[in-house]
Amino acid sequence: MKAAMLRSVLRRSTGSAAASSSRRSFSSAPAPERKVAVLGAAGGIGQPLSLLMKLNPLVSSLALYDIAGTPGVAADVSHINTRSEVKGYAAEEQLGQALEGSDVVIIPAGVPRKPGMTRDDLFKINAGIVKSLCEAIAKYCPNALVNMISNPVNSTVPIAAEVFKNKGVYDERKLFGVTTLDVVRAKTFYAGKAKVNVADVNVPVIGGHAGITILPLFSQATPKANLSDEEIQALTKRTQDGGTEVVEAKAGKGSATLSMAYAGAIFADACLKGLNGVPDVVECSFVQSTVTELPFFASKVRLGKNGVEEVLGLGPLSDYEKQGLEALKPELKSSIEKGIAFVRGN
Ligand SMILES: NC(=O)c1ccc[n+]([C@@H]2O[C@H](COP(=O)([O-])OP(=O)(O)OC[C@H]3O[C@@H](n4cnc5c(N)ncnc54)[C@H](O)[C@@H]3O)[C@@H](O)[C@H]2O)c1
Ligand SMILES: O=C(O)C[C@H](O)C(=O)O
Repeated sequence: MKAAMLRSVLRRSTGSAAASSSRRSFSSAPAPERKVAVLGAAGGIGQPLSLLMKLNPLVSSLALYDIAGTPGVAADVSHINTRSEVKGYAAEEQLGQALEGSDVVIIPAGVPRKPGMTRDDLFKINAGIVKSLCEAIAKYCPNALVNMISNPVNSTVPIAAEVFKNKGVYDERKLFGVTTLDVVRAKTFYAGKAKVNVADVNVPVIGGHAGITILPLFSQATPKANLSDEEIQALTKRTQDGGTEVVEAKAGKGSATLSMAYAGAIFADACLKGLNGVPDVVECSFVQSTVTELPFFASKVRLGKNGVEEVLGLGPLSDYEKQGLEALKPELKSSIEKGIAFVRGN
């Protein structure tokens, strides 16, 4: 959800009746009905993400599911006077109802890091959570676009793909690892260093979502700025370590939640726009890919009525980025294989 949209939602919910009815009389057809489900909705990410999805006028139905704490979050969010109807689903036997009819399913369910942990250390717990949620998605809403936030994304996306393949419902255009937070960070850090307006900044981030597998392409950043090699390297490292920076600052109380909710809301909004036929919706995401020899890879993706419409190429890379690309491949390959092996071995 871009800032302008948030402003327009707030204007709409607080503006005068006369003003809004005159706006309505000139507006085109209303946005189609769209159901979004958030799995893990009562968590650190889930709560602010549910709020942001409630503010999104493209959503008509919002299903909030968690194994703990859902009723309070759902009651709270449901009082906000925006378009969507909110329902909370609190127990595993309600997961099917939460998912049925969903167009987009966002998954921030699972445990977050503590200082000293890598994202891969979360695999043990989160792999099983993601696997069982994806089995339910395969059963109740196999056509939904799945936005995977749960870490380690480099493995949870391949886990989801394997589950969907086993169930005979895999469509590679509908499965996304959410890497938008890497883009959000790269934009913020670049704008600060280049002294340009952050609202104008674009930076693609490719690879995966962990440490050196996160590769921001500052050589393609716009607006252009004359940064030294040392400055580019420092920006790259800060983007790669952005998650750890937050984990350490939170000192045992979890990882990024608010910035992730913002990033997750941007990505889900892009998916909804694509489904609704808005042209030229492009975001970076970790998807099935032939852009490199790896079966999954994050790069710019054009979104459309069926999810991924086109996985875009990487564009020209600097020598530094070419080295970064080669360096990330072994780790990304082994994380992908670990996810696949988890499902095949289970
Ligand atoms: N992709 C990214 O960029 C990114 C960014 C930040 C965090 N994350 C990841 O997102 C995940 C969630 O982080 P958080 O800070 O919100 O954690 P959290 O512990 O605050 O919340 C997780 C929620 O998931 C729920 N949950 C656990 N098992 C569940 C299940 N089987 N079904 C439904 N809900 C379940 C919990 O009850 C809890 O409410 C972590 O794995 C974290 O590493 C990813
Ligand atoms: O760093 C984490 O563990 C959470 C998330 O992946 C992030 O990038 O903030």
